[in-house]
Amino acid sequence: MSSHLVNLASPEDRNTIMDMLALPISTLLLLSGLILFLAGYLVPAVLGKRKYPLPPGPPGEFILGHYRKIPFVAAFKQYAQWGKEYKSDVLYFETFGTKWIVLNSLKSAVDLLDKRGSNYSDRPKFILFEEMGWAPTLTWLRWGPKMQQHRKILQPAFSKAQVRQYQDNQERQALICLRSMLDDQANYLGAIRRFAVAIVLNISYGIDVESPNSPWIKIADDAAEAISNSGAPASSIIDRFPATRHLPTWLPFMERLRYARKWKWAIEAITNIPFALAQKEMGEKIDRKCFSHDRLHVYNANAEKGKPNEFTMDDIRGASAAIYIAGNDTTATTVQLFVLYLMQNPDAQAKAQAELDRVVGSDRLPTWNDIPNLPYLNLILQETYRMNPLSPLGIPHASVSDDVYEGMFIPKGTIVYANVWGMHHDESFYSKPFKFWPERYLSKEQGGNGEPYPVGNFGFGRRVCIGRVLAENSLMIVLANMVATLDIRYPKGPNGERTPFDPEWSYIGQAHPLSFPADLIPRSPKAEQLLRAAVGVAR
Ligand code: HEM
Repeated sequence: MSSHLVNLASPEDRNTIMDMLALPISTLLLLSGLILFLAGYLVPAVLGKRKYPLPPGPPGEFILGHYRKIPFVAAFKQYAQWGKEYKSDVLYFETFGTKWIVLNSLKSAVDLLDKRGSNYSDRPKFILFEEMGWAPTLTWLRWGPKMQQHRKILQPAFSKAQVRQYQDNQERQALICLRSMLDDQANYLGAIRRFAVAIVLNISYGIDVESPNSPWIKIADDAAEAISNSGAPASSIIDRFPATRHLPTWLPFMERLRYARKWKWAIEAITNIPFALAQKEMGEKIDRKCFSHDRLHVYNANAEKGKPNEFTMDDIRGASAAIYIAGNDTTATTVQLFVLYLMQNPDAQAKAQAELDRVVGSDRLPTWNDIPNLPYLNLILQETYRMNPLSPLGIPHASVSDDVYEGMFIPKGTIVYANVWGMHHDESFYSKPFKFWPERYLSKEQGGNGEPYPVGNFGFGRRVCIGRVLAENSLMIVLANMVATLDIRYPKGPNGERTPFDPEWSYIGQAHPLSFPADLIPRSPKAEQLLRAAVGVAR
C-alpha cells in the first residue's frame, strides 16, 4: 500500500502549536482538549474504573499529551528506543483524547492483532484522507459490514490459486522492465514503476500500459507522491483533534490540511479516470477480463433484475482503485530495494547468480517453474523485507472494546501501530540487524544463524495485505530475471572508479530510498540476446 508510515506532528505543526494556543480560536481548542483529556483519562482513573494500569511510555505534556514528543521523521526508531527504556513491548501515548499504543515485539503484535483479531481489526478514522477525496477503499475502511464486504469481494481474486492467471503478464512485464533498464539506464526507476503499474492496472481495469510514457504511470506516480508526502495515516492534527478540520486552512498549523486539499486532484484522478473508462467500455459492450468489469457485470445484472446492489457503484470504484493504488508503489519500491542491496552486496549478488546458473543454465531465462528451486533468491527477498519494511509502523489498526493485555489496560478505540521496523531490527532475534546478510536464516550447520524470517511487513490479522501472494510472485520473477541477466554495480566515477555509497532515504511516508544511480550491465552478450529475443517487439 502506498505510504503507510507513522510520523506524528510535522515540524511546522509542532512549532506552531503553541502559536495556536495564543490565537483567539485557541480558547475553544484548549477547552475541547481539556474536556477530552478529562473524559478520556482522568475520569475513568478517578472513578476507579481502571483496575489495570495503562501501558508505560514517556510522560506527555499537559493537554498536548505526546503531540510534540513524537519525531516527524523516523518515529519508529524513537518508539523502539522507548521500548528499551521503558522495558515494555507495549507503549502508550495520548494527545487531545486520541490514544495510541505501539507494539514493539512480534509476540505482542501476534497476541493482539492476530489472536485477538476480532477486537483489533478496526481502523482509526482517517480524516485527512477523507479530505483528500478517497472513495470507499478497503485499506481505510473501519471494521464492520462494509469493510467485510470489500474484503470478501476483493480477496478471492488474490488467492494462491487465482493469482496464477496473472503470471503470464507478470513474466512479460518483468522482461519488458529489464530490457528498458538496459535501454535507458538513467531512467531504470521508470522501468520499475512501469512494471509495477502494468500488473495491477491490468488486473483491476484490463488496461495495458503501452509505453514508458503512459499516462497511467503518471497518474500512479502523482497519487504516490500525494500519499507519501501527506505524512503517516491518522497522524495529522486533524486526525488527532478532528474539530480542527473546520478551522480555516490559512492558519499556520493547518499545513497538512492545506496539502491534502491541494493534492486532492491526484487521488480523484487515480480513483475516477480508469473507472470512468471501465464504465464507458461496459456501455459500449467492450468486455475485458478484469476486476472492475466483473463487478460492473454483477451490478448491471442485479439492476436489470431489479435486485438491490449492496456493493454500490462507489464501492466498485473504491475497490478497483484499492488494487491499482495499494499494489503499484509497494511493489516498485521493493524492486528498487533489490537494485540497491544487490549493488551494495556483490557477494550476495554473486551467490544468487551462481544459483541461477546452476538451476537455469545460460541457454534460457528463468521461468515460473524455476522459482521454487531458487532458495537463495528467496533469502534475498526475505532479507530485503527485513532490512526496510516499507511501512515501518504498519497501517494502524484500532481496538473495538476495552481490553487487558499482560496486566495493562488498553482502552476501547485505541489506535494500534505495529513497529515492524523495531521487530526486524531487534538484536535478540537478528544479529547485526543493520547488515544485509541473507544467510542469517539458514541453520548453523548450513553456515547461517537460524534466525526467523521477518514477519509483519504485509501486516497482521484480519487486515493483512490481500495482495501478498501476487506481490511475491511479481518480486520473484523480476528478481530471478534481473539476477540472471544483469550485473548491478556502483556507477563509475570520472576516473573510472566505482565508489560505494548509501543513497538518501525518506521516512516521511513510506520508508524508501530516494532515487540513486546504478550501473546495469548485461551479464553476457548471450544474456542480453536472450532478454531482447524474449521481449520481442513488445515495448
Ligand atoms: C511488496 C508489496 C506490498 C507490501 C509490502 C504491502 C503491505 C501492506 C501492509 C503493511 C498492509 C496493512 C496490513 C494491516 O493493516 O495489517 C497492506 C494492506 C493492503 N494491501 Fe498490501 N502490500 C503490498 C502489495 C499489495 C498488492 C500488490 C496489492 C493488490 C491487490 C495490495 C493490496 C492491499 C490492500 C487492499 C490492503 C488493505 C487490507 C485491509 O485493510 O483489510 N497490497 N499491504
